[in-house]
Amino acid sequence: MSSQTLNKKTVLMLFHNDIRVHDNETLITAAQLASSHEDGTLILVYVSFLAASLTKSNWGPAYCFDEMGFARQQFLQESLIDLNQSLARLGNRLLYLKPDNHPKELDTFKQLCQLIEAQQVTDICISATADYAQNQAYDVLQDKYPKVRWHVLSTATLFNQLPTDDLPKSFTQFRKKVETDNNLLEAEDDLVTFQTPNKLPPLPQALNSNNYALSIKIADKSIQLDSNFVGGEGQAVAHLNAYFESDAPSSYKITRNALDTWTHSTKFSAWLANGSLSVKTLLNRLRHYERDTIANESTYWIWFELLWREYFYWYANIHQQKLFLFQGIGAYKPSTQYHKKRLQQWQNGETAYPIVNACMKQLKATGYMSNRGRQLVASCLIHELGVDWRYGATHFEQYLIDYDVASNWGNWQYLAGVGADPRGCRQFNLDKQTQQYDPQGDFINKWQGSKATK
Ligand SMILES: Cc1cc2nc3c(=O)[nH]c(=O)nc-3n(C[C@H](O)[C@H](O)[C@H](O)COP(=O)(O)OP(=O)(O)OC[C@H]3O[C@@H](n4cnc5c(N)ncnc54)[C@H](O)[C@@H]3O)c2cc1C
Repeated sequence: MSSQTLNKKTVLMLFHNDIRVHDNETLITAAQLASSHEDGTLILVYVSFLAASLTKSNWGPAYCFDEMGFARQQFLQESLIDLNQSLARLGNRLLYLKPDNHPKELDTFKQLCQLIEAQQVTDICISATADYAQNQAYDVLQDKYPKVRWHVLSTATLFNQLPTDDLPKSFTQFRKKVETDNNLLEAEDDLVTFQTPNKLPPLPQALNSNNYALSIKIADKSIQLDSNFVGGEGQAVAHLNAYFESDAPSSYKITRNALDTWTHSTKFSAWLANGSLSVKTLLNRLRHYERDTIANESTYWIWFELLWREYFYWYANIHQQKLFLFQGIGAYKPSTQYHKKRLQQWQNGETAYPIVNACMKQLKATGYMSNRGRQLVASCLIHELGVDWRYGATHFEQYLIDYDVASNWGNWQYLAGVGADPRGCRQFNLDKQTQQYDPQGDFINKWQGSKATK
């Protein structure tokens, strides 16, 4: 290493599940590291398909899907455009590494390696994630560049580390322990969050950022039906304000099971999943709502659901690749199997169950499905159609705009009876559920109609 290199400070931050500038300790740390040194520079990167571009042997078995669904792709692109605009306002910009930046043989992992080497990166900052494949990619990078210093910060969860000694076997045990020892909803002080920096250190001069421009085309919005979801931190914060300025939080527990109404559940999941919204900022808003407006069973229940998200994050972190195994974290394989035709009928909303069909069409058209809908379609795939649950999880991975490795695979395992459910198996009576949640057939009519077939 030349003496010039030794004096340099070139910090690279890899965005992943932290696509925001508010309350982003990873960004703050990267900026501080770079500015701690005269002439320090900061490279801000989003790498698509980082984990996918490594061969399977690098991380063992993983479930892959062909292509992201339209709504999921669009939501991510909107999120990245918004991030780039925020970074530009702070004096830097986002470098976007995508598979077709270079000749085909240079996948995004190799592009990233080129960038690290050409810019003589000294430090890499990342946010902790429960995404197994992404962590495997980080491990490969660390082995490849042992002299680069790594900084891992916690930005995705309420707790910076597992809040219990061991992870309890069930959610209920976890919740009770957290509410006894670490009740953030009732704690005296708000959660500590980080201010957006006023200014960021610059990119290295020698780096031609045009090679990594965010050349994203946003497709025609009219194709995306009935969806209020727009990606990006600006939209996330606007939704946060609108939600807590409304009455909706005070009736959440009563309305949350609705299949199709925007205000009946919080709709924060998509922004939380890619990190456009900080979950700590969200909890602080909930605390203020309880203090200034009303605290009731419904407001408590929002915290309760956020604890599910927390539970599955730590569950994924602990169980690693077991999250993707047919037998899950247990010892026994279910009696279901791969069945091409039934799977296709389920995916296309062509089963014998109208409620399931409507939910599946809603998912394809909007990238969203209510929690109740997800439970019903999962139960149908597993129990009525006898299909291996992992194909359902993979389909959700492809289409859900709020796709999150831990919440998705953890919930699927739970419903398939191979995860954290002490009851072992959950089968829903689809006729009864239809009577209860769509008694007039409005939801089914809406999504079975011509709109839903696109
Ligand atoms: C089979 C299946 C797959 C799922 N896949 C995902 C996924 O990929 N990503 C995802 O974010 N959620 C997933 N969920 C959980 C849940 O369905 C969604 O978080 C919720 O429907 C999102 O809508 P909302 O923001 O209005 O939720 P709300 O009901 O308003 O809940 C508030 C927040 O709590 C969290 N939350 C609520 N329920 C759960 C839950 N069961 N597990 C984990 N977190 C929860 C979410 O962050 C949500 O935004 C899945 C559930 C099932 C049954």
